[in-house]
Amino acid sequence: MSKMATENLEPLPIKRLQEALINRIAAGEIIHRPASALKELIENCLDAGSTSIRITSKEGGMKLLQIQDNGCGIRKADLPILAERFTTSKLSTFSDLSRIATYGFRGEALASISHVARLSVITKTKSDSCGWRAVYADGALAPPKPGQSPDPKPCAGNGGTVITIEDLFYNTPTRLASLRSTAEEYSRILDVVTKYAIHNPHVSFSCKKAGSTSPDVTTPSGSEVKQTIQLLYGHSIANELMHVTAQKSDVDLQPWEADVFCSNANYQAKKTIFLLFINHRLVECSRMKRALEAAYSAILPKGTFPFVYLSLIVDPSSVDVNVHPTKREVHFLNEEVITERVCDAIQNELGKQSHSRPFQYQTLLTGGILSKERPTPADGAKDRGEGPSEGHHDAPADSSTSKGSRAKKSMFPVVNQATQPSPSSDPKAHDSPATQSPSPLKIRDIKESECYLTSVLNLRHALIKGKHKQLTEILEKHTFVGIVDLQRSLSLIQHSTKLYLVNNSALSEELFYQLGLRQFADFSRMKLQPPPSLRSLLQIAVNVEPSVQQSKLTKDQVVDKIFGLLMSRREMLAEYFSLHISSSGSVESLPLLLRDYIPNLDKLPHFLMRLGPQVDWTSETECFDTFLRELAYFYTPGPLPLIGYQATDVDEGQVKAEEWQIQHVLFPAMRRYLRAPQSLLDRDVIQIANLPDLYRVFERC
Ligand SMILES: Nc1ncnc2c1ncn2[C@@H]1O[C@H](COP(=O)(O)OP(=O)(O)OP(=O)(O)O)[C@@H](O)[C@H]1O
Repeated sequence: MSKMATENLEPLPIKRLQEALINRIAAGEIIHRPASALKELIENCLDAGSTSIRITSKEGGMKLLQIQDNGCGIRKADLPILAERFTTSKLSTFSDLSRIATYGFRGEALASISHVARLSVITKTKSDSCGWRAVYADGALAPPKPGQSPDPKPCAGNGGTVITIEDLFYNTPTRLASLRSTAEEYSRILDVVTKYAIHNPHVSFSCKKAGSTSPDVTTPSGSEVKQTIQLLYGHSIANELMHVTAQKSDVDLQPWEADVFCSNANYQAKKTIFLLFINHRLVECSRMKRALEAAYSAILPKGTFPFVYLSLIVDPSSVDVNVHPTKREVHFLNEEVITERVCDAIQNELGKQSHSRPFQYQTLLTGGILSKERPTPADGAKDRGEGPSEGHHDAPADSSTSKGSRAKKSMFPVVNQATQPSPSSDPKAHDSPATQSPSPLKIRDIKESECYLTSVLNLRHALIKGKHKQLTEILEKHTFVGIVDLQRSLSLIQHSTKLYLVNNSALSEELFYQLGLRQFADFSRMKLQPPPSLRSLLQIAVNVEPSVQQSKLTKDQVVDKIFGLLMSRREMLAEYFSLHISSSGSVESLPLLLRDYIPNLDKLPHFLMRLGPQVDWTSETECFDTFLRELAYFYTPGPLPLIGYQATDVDEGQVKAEEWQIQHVLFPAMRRYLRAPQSLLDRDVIQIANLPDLYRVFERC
């Protein structure tokens, strides 16, 4: 209760508000700012069948906003009532509301504008021999100046309509004061134009500042959605666009269909760009936006967002367009179901398109490991793991290149899952040392996560302290010469005039460990679809693990023990490592260490099994350190299976895929992210030649 009211208990008289004031208040409900006036005007142009819409603005649209179209024009006879409230050519009965197909329907927009700005119209229909001009004030034709005839007056005019709004909110100073800078208002104007241009690619749009010769937005007529997105949002989005459609299924009662252009996993924006049109009306729907963001959260790094343009057509009778004066918010029947279906369709397409996610697990769980029909790099992840398997379970991988004390025998033949497709479908194209640099694949920035746990800070500090300066520089500035021996994991690199023989596995393992530490508690996730059962994976690994036979426990007891241990640490694993295990024991996602690299998922059971005995769960620092070491080991490209196979058994495409990713993904990532520790020297990086010495040898010959 206000002070005045408590002191003076006498009720104040109720007065009728002046009509002009009522109209201004009502107008303010519809016209918030120049951009909202423009939205109404663009919709009118589109309703009039225009194929060209030109917008001019001065001072962010506050001084002047002019919109010219080439539509059907307005009949001269209608001009006197054009700016009256509730005059429209689009709606005549209440039932029309339920099948409204045009943008406008209340006949309120022009009326509102005329109450808060100076409004003038020039229009010419096809049958008019000249144009007609009319000026409006407060919902009616402006009174003629003394000695002049009333509007409309004949004038020159092209076919179509020019609407001019000047001095917006000149008579409502508080509204005027609430507007932002002219620059911001203009950017809102551009935003509205951009969105309508994308939704109406057949219409040519242009928007410029008054006095400027070059428009800030311009699109041709007769274009297509994708081209328009490219034109207005740039190549970075257009190159990563997917086209997705979804429609009514048998169980839905009402018909609906969605047409979506949305970004794939390679595109990451700082905030979501969401263009939503429902029945061609630009609207906002925060529930839908949140659902889409959630659909993408599984594949985009934290803090990055997608681009989504969604055009939804629903039965007009199921939309309530009249819930909000600006018509920005619409409610429609079955909103949740439709949202879910659209999100599913997008996720499906992301799964198909993404080189990395989601994974199909059939092969793993049915025990098939090595398939001759394994995809080549160019096939991408589409067919990953789904080919007929030959199941050589009993062949352990060669461990001759293993490093450290860990038993590095994989119980599964290690076959690289096809990973990043090469720009050419023929990986040979990149084999020659002549093509080795620069790498065709751009390694993305991987930011160090913000983490204040002392344990993690200590581990990070240890990396910096243990860095061998010279070796790190060699790797940072190396030129990749070639793979010497894939089975033994050996490659040749050059730095300055020296040649080095390096152990791919050892370097990769260190790289992955460091990438793990770098992204601690902020990993992107690899979603597993369908999520495999943790227990089944452990069973697969334990069944073939020789050391289990020597243990006093039965295989089932070992599985139970590791299963219990991991389940009891579920929350920690999810929070710090993005290793999500559901309460029912399904492995839903794994941490993604390097976006363009997919670990060999045949090694997943082994990785999970090792987490039991190999991770030190008792102390925080040790736990994180050993977990990250195991994760790195899982990620390290393993040697191809030799024992039990003839060389001809090895899938050639697979070999090429592995070679390709070593050269084009792992070594470039080492250049950027590896702080080489002293321990790699001598054993894993060996200088084999100094070119000047070689030249001297040749000179002597
Ligand atoms: N650019 C245009 N070309 C042709 N006719 C137009 C144009 N702009 C407005 N009109 C005519 O003026 C009428 C009134 O327009 P107004 O914007 O006030 O209301 P509306 O579009 O019918 O409904 P709403 O208030 O919901 O937008 C329209 O119904 C249309 O017949």
